[in-house]
Amino acid sequence: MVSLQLDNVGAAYGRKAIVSGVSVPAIGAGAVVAVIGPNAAGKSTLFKRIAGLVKGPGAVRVSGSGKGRNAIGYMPQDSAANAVLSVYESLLLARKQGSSWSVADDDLVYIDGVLHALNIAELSFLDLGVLSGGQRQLVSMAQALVREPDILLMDEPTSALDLHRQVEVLEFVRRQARERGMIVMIALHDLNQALRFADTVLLIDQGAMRACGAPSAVITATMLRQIYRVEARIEKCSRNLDHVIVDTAAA
Ligand SMILES: Nc1ncnc2c1ncn2[C@@H]1O[C@H](COP(=O)(O)OP(=O)(O)OP(=O)(O)O)[C@@H](O)[C@H]1O
Repeated sequence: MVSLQLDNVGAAYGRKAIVSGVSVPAIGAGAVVAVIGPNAAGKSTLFKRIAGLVKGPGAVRVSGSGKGRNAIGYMPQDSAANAVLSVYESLLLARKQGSSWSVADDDLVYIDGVLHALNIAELSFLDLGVLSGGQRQLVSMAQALVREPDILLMDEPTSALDLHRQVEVLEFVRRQARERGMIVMIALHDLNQALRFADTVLLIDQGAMRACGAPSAVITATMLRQIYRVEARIEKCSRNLDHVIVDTAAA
């Protein structure tokens, strides 16, 4: 079973340190961790550091994965459209990247499964360049999922999706985490999604970790005032789930 631990992790672009001192005790297989924080807090940079795309101090420790360099999958915030490929071709390419180029029936079945689970099978033979923003985001998610990573980093994966799609994909991703023992780290601005879907919330502000724990312990009115600068309440919805209600910007 895979596990992920962050020991005093930092990240820098060139000599400019952006993130420092992020330590998270071992995250176990099947867990969903929401990474929250204001704009420019360093969430994307932390993801890039964990994915090995930027350098920095500290250690990202992955254990229990037999996939080597393919253990970690990364879905970036913005994915550039490449008009030369169809959606299906891009998924095939994503699935075979880093392995042998021969395509087996299993590969095709797996890709079909992801296309149907994300409800985008009808896009299969469209060029990437003609997709809407939301469709592009779903395809980018599919590209990450078909690689079957043990750890999946998703950077604001629902920011371009309508309400139905948001719930549908977050439920699917959490199901995948539970069934496949995958660890999912997901950067979110919608704190209600973090409350609803995450097991753990990691709060980043100004490049530093401010809290890491159960969603309702991290997302509090005090935190929202101090870090997000809003006056807000956490109330129970009719399903008895915690819900953030923002009243006004804090003075
Ligand atoms: N390639 C880069 N070179 C230098 N600085 C960068 C680079 N990319 C991002 N930064 C800076 O790093 C800081 C953190 O950016 P990052 O994208 O990690 O924040 P974020 O928390 O993901 O923000 P958002 O919620 O707005 O997407 C910002 O000040 C940004 O300007």
